[in-house]
Amino acid sequence: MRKPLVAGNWKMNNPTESPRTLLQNILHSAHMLDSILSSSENALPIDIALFPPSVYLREAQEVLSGSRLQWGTQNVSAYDEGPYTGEISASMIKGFGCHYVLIGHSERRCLYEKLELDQYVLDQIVAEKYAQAINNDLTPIICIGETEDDYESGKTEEVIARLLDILIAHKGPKALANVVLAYEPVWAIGSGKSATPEWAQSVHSFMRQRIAKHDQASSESVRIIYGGSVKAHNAAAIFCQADVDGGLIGGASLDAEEFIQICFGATQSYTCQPGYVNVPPW
Ligand SMILES: O=C[C@H](O)COP(=O)(O)O
Repeated sequence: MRKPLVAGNWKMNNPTESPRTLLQNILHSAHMLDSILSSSENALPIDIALFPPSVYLREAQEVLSGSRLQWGTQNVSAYDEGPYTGEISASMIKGFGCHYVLIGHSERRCLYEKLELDQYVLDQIVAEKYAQAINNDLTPIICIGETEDDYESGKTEEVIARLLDILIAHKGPKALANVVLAYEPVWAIGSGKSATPEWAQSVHSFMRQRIAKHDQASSESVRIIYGGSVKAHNAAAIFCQADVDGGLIGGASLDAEEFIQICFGATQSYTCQPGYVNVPPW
């Protein structure tokens, strides 16, 4: 059984309260969630991770150290060290107690697209960042998803297969066993138009099968999370799908209460049936 992960990506948003207060509020809500779940036999243990902007990593380390919450950065350099202005290396990130790094988020791919790099080249850069993360004992959360044009022209699997094949060529299929893949259809991000649970399941299943062609064990243990307009009201229905192992949450991770309701949805994914509606017991 794969342990679900709910990851909150703050992006470059300013929380309503201070970053430290939001971290404290999420931690407090997570403690409440744990105490409610400790009396529930069917609740599934989950991982929770937060991705504030890098300038708040010190706060994250101070507030979250010693708790069950983990944290990470929204990007990592493809290089070890050197004259790369504005970049942050994997070893520097590790120095802030980070467990995870996000790699290849579509909002970063957009920046590169302005430089007219094609997606194949971007996937190669993603693979170099992936290698940096692994070499520095960080768990990468590697994002991939199709644009609306790709979706409408039936290219979703092509887009996803291209990245998976590059990752496998880079580090071999077995290395994927311990990474997290995030399926994020670009058209669903920040749009309020989430993928249906069935669509998410079909894409996640395709990803797992693609990896299984190379290594069955990795395909069974790799966690594949979904991102794109996940909110408290739709989280559990998406997380109930067999190949969905949690979520990458953007906007809703800036509200401690909603974020923890989404986490509650993930704890129910043992028992919920399709059509399940998330009703936290508080
Ligand atoms: O990293 C998070 C994803 O891009 C999803 O963002 P969203 O929940 O605001 O749609």
